[in-house]
Amino acid sequence: MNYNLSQIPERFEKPRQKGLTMVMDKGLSLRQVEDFLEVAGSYTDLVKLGWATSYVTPNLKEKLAIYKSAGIPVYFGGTLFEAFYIRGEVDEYRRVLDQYGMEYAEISDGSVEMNSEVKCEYIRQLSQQVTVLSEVGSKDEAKIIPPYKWIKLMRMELEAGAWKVIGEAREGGNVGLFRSSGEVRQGLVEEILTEIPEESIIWEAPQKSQQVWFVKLVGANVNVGNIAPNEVISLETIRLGLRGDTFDHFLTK
Ligand SMILES: C=C(OP(=O)(O)O)C(=O)O
Ligand SMILES: O=S([O-])[O-]
Repeated sequence: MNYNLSQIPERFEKPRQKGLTMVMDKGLSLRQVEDFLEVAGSYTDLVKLGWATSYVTPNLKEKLAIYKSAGIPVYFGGTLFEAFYIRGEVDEYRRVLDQYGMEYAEISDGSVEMNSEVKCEYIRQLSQQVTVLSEVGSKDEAKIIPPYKWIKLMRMELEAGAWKVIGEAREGGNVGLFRSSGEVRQGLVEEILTEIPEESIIWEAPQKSQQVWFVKLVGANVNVGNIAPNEVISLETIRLGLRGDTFDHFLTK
């Protein structure tokens, strides 16, 4: 840090299991990636190339190489897996992961209907090849999954070999974990946390008010995702009680 300040919550060192910041890159240029890493690389644990943007993003190999040289794992959004799945081309998806030297992959069913056994079988298979993150929750705001089902799916997917389960919110933070207004489904999150260890979950929380809510509930070292590249420094101050929203939260005197 740039100077000393007392009563700052401790952040774990990278690589860490708790306190992860997953950033969504939805089409940064190579130069923007370099600028982003200069500012936020040390606070960023994972980068997701949002949904299927990797299909159209220019200079994909070069972009992956820049993240790799900064030691930051990158994966393609779960929607890309779903795009291959719906076409019956999951074997081809596995070849794409190989071709690009991917070490992480996301498996989700936010835009498709997929039986949970089938999803778990993909998690089992893919986790032989890469570290798997699996996402729970629909991208369809009309589809409200009750808490017991979130818990059941998260447990099954972790048992099938997922390294972390991700709670769906999309880029906007207005589905899945959240109501269409962006308000947290508090009862849902609290119930999930009674059954699933907090370090096993990454909560998609793109909006500032959502990040604040999770830091207050879980603590400075909550795992959050879908953070915009230019919000990482802001998030770090929220985690440390150095923005108005969490200013009093960590003070002991
Ligand atoms: C974040 C999104 O998708 P994915 O989880 O596939 O990256 C989205 O569609 O807003
Ligand atoms: O489960 S809730 O609080 O919508």
